[in-house]
Amino acid sequence: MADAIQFYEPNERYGFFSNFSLHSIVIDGTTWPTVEHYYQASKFLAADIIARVHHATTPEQAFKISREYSKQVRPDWNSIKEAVMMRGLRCKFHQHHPLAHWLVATETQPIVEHCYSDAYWGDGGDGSGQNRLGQLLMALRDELKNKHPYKMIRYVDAAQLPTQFGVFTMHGFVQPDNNTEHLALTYGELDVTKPVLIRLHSECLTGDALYSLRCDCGFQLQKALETIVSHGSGALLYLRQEGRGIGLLNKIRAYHLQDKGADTVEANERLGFAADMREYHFCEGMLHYLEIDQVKLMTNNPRKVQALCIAGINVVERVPLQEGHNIYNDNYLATKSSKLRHILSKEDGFSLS
Ligand SMILES: Nc1nc2c(ncn2[C@@H]2O[C@H](COP(=O)(O)OP(=O)(O)OP(=O)(O)O)[C@@H](O)[C@H]2O)c(=O)[nH]1
Ligand SMILES: [Zn+2]
Repeated sequence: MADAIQFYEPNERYGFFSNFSLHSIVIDGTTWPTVEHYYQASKFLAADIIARVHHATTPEQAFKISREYSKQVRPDWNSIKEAVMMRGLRCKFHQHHPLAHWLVATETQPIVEHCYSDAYWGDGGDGSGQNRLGQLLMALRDELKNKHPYKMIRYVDAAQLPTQFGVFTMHGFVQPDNNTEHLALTYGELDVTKPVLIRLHSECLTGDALYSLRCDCGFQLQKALETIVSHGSGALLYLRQEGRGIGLLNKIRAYHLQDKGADTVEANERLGFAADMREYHFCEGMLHYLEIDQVKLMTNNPRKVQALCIAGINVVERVPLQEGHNIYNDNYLATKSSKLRHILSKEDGFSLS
């Protein structure tokens, strides 16, 4: 199989598929150190054997202990083992969000446990085996990819992004329905047991990359990245929503109308657009991948707070992000404050006329 994904050792690139990968699972209130512990213990009815396997220090140990009691395997094991395995896999991928996104990201590639010593769960080393573990993983992938949130946004890949502020990890996503690409930049170890400092930053080529003074975006982007680094950890979701969702060329048309006296809302409306065309629903899937469900959100825009609340994210605090006010964007900011309900204070000395 040309593009098949072969896995076996937990520490290899696709090692997270292995039942020996160190991902604990909770089933009926019991925590199992790995799927292997759960699977091997499920072979037995005797509580003392189950306990010995359960408390094995490693998945390899759990496997070995189970072998010692091969004569005491429950009589119906062959008829239930696939259901047991699938239950363990479902828990593993549902309880560890990145794993589920990584599984869906393999799209239609065949998944094969490349194992010389196992011709049932593995491929037998030469492809003659049944690869039942690979089959169950592919069946689970088919289940997940048609479910929320994988339907609305797909994780694709990640890479390091060294910046002048610090080294971030860049996670790439795509919306399957319109192929729009988005990024999440993460910094440090995200402690998701506490509110994570994040920013939802809408793409603004002129502000973010061309040093425009017409808006505050570039200043906000820099301040947000600096703040995340000085905080020690956080995430910036970089959303491809140029022009508040109308695109770069329409933003230039809107700017042209503003050069003639329209404000940023009137310009959009004269072009036939709403004042703000952005949607944020797919952020839920990006935060699901990052396992973030409570945040401190750097924004002046109440719509972003509302959008995350609708997505079920607990916005514990709004962190103001008022940067780069100057003579060229004073009217723009004043309009955002008066017409788009942005929360802007006059503390930075400008009139916000
Ligand atoms: N259509 C249009 N879009 C603009 C204009 N100025 C900035 N933008 C876009 O607005 C988006 C940035 O949104 P802002 O309103 O600056 O701020 P916000 O992101 O809504 O709120 P904050 O989180 O507080 O920054 C980017 O997509 C910019 O390209 C404009 O005059 N017209
Ligand atoms: Zn901008």
